[in-house]
Amino acid sequence: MSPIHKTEPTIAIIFGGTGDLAKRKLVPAFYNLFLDGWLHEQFAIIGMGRSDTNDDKYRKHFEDALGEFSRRQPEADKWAAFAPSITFLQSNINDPEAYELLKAKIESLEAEWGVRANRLFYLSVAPRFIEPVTVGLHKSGLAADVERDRIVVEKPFGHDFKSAKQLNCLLTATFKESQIYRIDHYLGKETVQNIMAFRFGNALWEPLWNRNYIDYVQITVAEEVGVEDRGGYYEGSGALRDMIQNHLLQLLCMVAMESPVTFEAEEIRNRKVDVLHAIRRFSREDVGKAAVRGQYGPGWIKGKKVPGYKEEGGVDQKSNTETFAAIKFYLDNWRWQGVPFYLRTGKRMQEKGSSITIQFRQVPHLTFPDAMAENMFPNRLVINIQPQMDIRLRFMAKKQGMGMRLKPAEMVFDFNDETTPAQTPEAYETLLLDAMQGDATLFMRSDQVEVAWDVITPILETWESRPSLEFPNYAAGTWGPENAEALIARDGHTWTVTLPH
Ligand SMILES: NC(=O)C1=CN([C@@H]2O[C@H](COP(=O)(O)OP(=O)(O)OC[C@H]3O[C@@H](n4cnc5c(N)ncnc54)[C@H](OP(=O)(O)O)[C@@H]3O)[C@@H](O)[C@H]2O)C=CC1
Ligand SMILES: O=C1O[C@H](COP(=O)(O)O)[C@@H](O)[C@H](O)[C@H]1O
Repeated sequence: MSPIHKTEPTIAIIFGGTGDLAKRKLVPAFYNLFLDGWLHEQFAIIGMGRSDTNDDKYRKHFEDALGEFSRRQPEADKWAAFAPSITFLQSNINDPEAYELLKAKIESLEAEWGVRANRLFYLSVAPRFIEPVTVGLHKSGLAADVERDRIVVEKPFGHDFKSAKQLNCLLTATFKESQIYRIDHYLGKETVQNIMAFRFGNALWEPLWNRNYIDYVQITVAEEVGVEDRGGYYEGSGALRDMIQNHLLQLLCMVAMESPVTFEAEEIRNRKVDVLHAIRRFSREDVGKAAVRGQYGPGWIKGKKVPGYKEEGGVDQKSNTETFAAIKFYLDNWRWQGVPFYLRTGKRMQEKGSSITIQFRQVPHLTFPDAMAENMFPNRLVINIQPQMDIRLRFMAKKQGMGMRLKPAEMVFDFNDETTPAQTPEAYETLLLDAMQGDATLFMRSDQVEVAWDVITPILETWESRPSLEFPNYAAGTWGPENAEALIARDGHTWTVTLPH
């Protein structure tokens, strides 16, 4: 990872520029990068789509969206300075002429600037459009400069191992791997990047960070929201594909990876792919024992009645799609042999909260038997990713007063002590800046994506071949199906719930 600096002259082309992601994440991210002074004076966004709009209406669409989705509101003078960089090109991705029009527009901007700009092609479109865009860019020669031209590919990256491999073949036949930025927005979150700082910037943890001291690891990504208006997409996906294959396995890699020698993209990605290779593959029998799925029924969240998954728009009444998954993984390597990694994610859970719990082993000898009986495993590190953004280390301390009595205590590092949420860059800001600067450290390499698919394939296949007869099996507003409690309770543990402070 190179030191961050202001970007070079750049043209960002957003295929799907009229879509939800452009409005909610991409343009707000560019705007905040502009406010923070990261963008070169020669910067432009070209939004693409079939919609009937013009530059003025298109800019207004984003000005309104910023009010709702940006961490900072559009101030009149700042917006007036930024808005002219945005233009719209009405076009159909499947039409070869679109790429000629785009070429003319890009070259005219570059002629005006007097430079060959860096070109960032952002594929914010459904996966079926990756092929026509790739062909269009190839034939028009628009992304031919391997040093300056980059392609950002949104998730989902494939539907399974085979389709991910085909997608990689398609992309790498036209672009160099170094030009391809496969996004996993969890890697851009401040608290996720901090895991590497915490682990590899301190000498303190390394001696403890292994099977000798760690009893188990838990990773939870709980969402309060349901599938919202994405039922059509989610029906073909489910929690395993939507969250475990990418975000949760990436978090697992951050916790379990070996120390990188340098902070270079290839080095970090090599260490992470080592972890994915080490994950023990499931047999069909293992799936029944170590993986639990769920689907939410109607329920209550924070005093509000919410519908069940089958009542959501675009969802099949007989849907077998899981909205919750909990899985126990083992890693077969020296560091982690025998340490379970419990992963769970679900929609319509009781609270929104993503966290990683590192549970340390019990003390080897009970010097204070009374205190220990209540707190058998007191040493625990909780890394809260969102909405809480902190790290909490739990340990035993003396209860004040006479006698030698113990109580659990906590040391806390809270991101929000230093910055407010409005000052914290959003994941998409970090990732867009990195992509513009040619830094792929926080993006997925082709082999990473494929191995991650390989890890979940036996679970996917088993679940698809055996429709669940129990769905829905958890009420919205709970922590998921009872079987998920049993999965971890069988090992004598419980899921950690960290409620917002
Ligand atoms: N929205 C989100 O929060 C997230 C989205 N993603 C991924 O990002 C991608 C985009 O998602 P999202 O923005 O939600 O999707 P939307 O459905 O909101 O937008 C789709 C975009 O594709 C464009 N489009 C569709 N067909 C054509 C065509 N033939 N020619 C040109 N443009 C076309 C549409 O433009 P028009 O109608 O004007 O032609 C529109 O801009 C998807 O891969 C999604 O999985 C990933 C994570 C989160
Ligand atoms: O990629 C996805 O992530 C979101 C959750 O992201 P977060 O940053 O809000 O935690 C999830 O809702 C969505 O289904 C999935 O596609």
